[in-house]
Amino acid sequence: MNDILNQLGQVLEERRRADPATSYVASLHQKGINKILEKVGEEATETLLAAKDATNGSSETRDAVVAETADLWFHSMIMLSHLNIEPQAVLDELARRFGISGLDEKASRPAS
Ligand SMILES: N=c1c2ncn([C@@H]3O[C@H](COP(=O)(O)OP(=O)(O)OP(=O)(O)O)[C@@H](O)[C@H]3O)c2ncn1[C@@H]1O[C@H](COP(=O)(O)O)[C@@H](O)[C@H]1O
Repeated sequence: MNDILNQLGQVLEERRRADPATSYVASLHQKGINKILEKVGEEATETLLAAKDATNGSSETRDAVVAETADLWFHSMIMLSHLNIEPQAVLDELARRFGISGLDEKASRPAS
């Protein structure tokens, strides 16, 4: 799984210097952070609406969740790239958390 994310990360870096007329990724960078965040928000909303529909368990609704989640991950990666954050940093953070129960982590936080 990391392979395709890393390969896509490399393509996204190359596309930052591409012609916005021929590259969707370059066109988003040209439009700026507000447009990129708008796309992330839009794809997040579409993902949750697809997931809500998928509770009937049909293959069509499952496919829609997969497609919308791919859109969300893709646009989140453009957001990271725009902010000069490598996708590997997110993978490293997930690796750091691996095996640590969310309930244990929450219980270990200082009282606020
Ligand atoms: N994975 C993707 C990918 N997923 C989705 N999209 C595009 O994301 C766009 C936005 O999706 P939407 O469904 O929201 O489309 P829309 O409603 O028309 O979008 P807006 O007009 O609202 O911006 C569409 O044009 C999709 O084709 C992608 N475009 C590119 N990639 C990857 O990025 C690489 C570089 O792409 P370019 O920069 O275009 O060369 C490609 O080779 C692919 O590997």
